[in-house]
Amino acid sequence: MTTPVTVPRAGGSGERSAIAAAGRAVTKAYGSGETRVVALDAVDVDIARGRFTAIMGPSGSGKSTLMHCLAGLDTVTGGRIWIGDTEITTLKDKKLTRLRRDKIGFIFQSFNLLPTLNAAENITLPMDIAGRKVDRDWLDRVVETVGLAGRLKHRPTQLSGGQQQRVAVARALAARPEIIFGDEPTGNLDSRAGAEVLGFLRRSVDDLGQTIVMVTHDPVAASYADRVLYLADGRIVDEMLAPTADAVLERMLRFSGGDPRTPETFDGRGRTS
Ligand SMILES: Nc1ncnc2c1ncn2[C@@H]1O[C@H](COP(=O)(O)OP(=O)(O)OP(=O)(O)O)[C@@H](O)[C@H]1O
Repeated sequence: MTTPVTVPRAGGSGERSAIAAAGRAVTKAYGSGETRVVALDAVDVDIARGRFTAIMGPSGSGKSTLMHCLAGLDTVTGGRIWIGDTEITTLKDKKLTRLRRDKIGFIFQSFNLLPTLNAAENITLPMDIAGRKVDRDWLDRVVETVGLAGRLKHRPTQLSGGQQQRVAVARALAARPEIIFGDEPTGNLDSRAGAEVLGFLRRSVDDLGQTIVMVTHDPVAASYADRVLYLADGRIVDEMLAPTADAVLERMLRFSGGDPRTPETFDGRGRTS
């Protein structure tokens, strides 16, 4: 086993490494010959444990590809990736599947809940499938953190979009994963419900010590993070610590040469379409 990086501790993580996930020279190419697309071009990245990291960048810059590779959902063309101390780029399928199940939580844009199960059953489903014992005290804390205490018996159709996404957040948190990846987790929510879910993600980092990586187009969503990584053409070209929505928006405009229509289109609230 190799520990990829030695960086100053982010704090609060006891004896554990300060890095929850890392990539070195991560390269991902699709196709070959004239149709070859380099989605990730030798990316080096460290994701701090117990922190909230947002990944931003123009459409096609490689955000989803980076997230999928870091989460072991996609293979790399070159380079190495670690989740905690485990290098995943050398893992065989079965071990990778187990690692994803045990160490990684996912929150997608579409909430991916099972309609026939109630909220509580949806939350514990991954652990039930894995045959893992549910830690009731932890579950209570998670449910309280995401504000679902009165809704556990409800089925997804009896919940609002924001509440459904809170169930998905609780499901991701319940198994105490090493890291949670979110692919535009508030992309399908109106701004109020989105703010609520982002507030709960923030609380799970602050109160529960969770590590979160989130791909987003939305400067307001990014402002909930501790750090924003900016991708362009498959490379990390910039980062921002303690981002504010205005600073993120300004940064996006600067990238697009001051023209808010390129590379993405903004609506009146600074969101991108
Ligand atoms: N399965 C694939 N086959 C071929 N090319 C792909 C594939 N998936 C992604 N790409 C290409 O890789 C590049 C990066 O795509 P990716 O989806 O990671 O970008 P993104 O920043 O997440 O974009 P968006 O914001 O539009 O979701 C793009 O040029 C895309 O066309």
